[in-house]
Amino acid sequence: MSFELQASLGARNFDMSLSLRDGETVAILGPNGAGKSTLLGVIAGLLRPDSGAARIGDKELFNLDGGSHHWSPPHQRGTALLAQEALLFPHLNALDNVAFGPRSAGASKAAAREAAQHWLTEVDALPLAHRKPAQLSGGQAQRIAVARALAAEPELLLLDEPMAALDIHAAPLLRRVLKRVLKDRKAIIVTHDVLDAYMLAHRVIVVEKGRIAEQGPTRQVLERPRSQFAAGLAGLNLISGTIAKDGITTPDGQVFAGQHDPDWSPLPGQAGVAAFPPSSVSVFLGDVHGSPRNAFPVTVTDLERHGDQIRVRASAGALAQALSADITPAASADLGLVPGMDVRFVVKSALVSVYPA
Ligand SMILES: Nc1ncnc2c1ncn2[C@@H]1O[C@H](COP(=O)(O)OP(=O)(O)OP(=O)(O)O)[C@@H](O)[C@H]1O
Repeated sequence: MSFELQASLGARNFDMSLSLRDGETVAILGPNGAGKSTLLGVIAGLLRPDSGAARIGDKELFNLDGGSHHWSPPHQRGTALLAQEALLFPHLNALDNVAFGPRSAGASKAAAREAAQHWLTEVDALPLAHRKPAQLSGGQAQRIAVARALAAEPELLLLDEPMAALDIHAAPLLRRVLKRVLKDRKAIIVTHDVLDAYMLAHRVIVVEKGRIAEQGPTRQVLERPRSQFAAGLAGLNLISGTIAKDGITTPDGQVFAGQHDPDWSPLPGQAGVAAFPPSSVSVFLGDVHGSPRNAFPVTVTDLERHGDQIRVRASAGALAQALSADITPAASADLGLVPGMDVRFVVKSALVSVYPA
């Protein structure tokens, strides 16, 4: 059964449509305030959109279009929402927390306990069955919360940054558990971490300002980004423009040279992007001699240690965006780089990938 949604919520400038196939996990990525939690809230039934409709297979979650409005309450949607914090019932032990859903759905005490034991085993937490939430670490509590969500047998699992509140040692274990339990399950996971997207999601949806900015198979979005946000996650610089013979033409009319995808026959004038890593950018003072291509003036905004390199961030006024270069500390010192300085960025065209926007 597939999931389909279209919803608008004017007060939050939110308007999105999306669908999930059976067994598909989708990662939602986007900057703060982009609408990621709003999306989950609308699906879970915690937020009522102004208009739209959502269904899982034949089951309508809501339908606010047309004459007769339908609105299912959260507990009748077949969805389960897992938040950043585990939010377990503090007075119940882990087993009873997990058994709560099946019990509320009418299972006998014995059947609910059996289901709870099964799901605790699935999340590697059976030995914790008799602990109260106060006796659990953050990572353990979150695994119990996953078991509790799954014990309700949801058709669609919603995860709102489940790893965000965990320390770096607990996150890998929960990620492994999620990889196992999300297999063949419909799930939407909101995350800030590309590792979650790579490990858990078939598809990535990038949201910005309440809208879908780009979407596609995880590797495609993260290795061939089309939005500034996805490019930032991928650690790439991105320049938008229209396709030219040997690269793209930027909005200010400059030709930016790069390598076209060999399996792509672009139409002249088609929208395209040029992506290149900070390591392909050199920094010069004054005019650049030799090949004038891919050299443009920028103003340094920020210098930051990045591994054994210095990441030079700069704003390219003509391109109206931020770009980064990675250079050695010695080169940075020789150039005397400081924020506010006007320099030139020169990009090796052999390391620039050009593809459709
Ligand atoms: N309780 C609220 N009342 C009114 N507006 C809200 C409320 N919560 C969020 N918003 C607004 O709705 C928009 C979307 O916010 P949302 O929390 O969905 O973003 P997000 O992508 O989940 O952000 P984050 O990554 O910071 O959690 C933002 O403009 C935000 O200011």
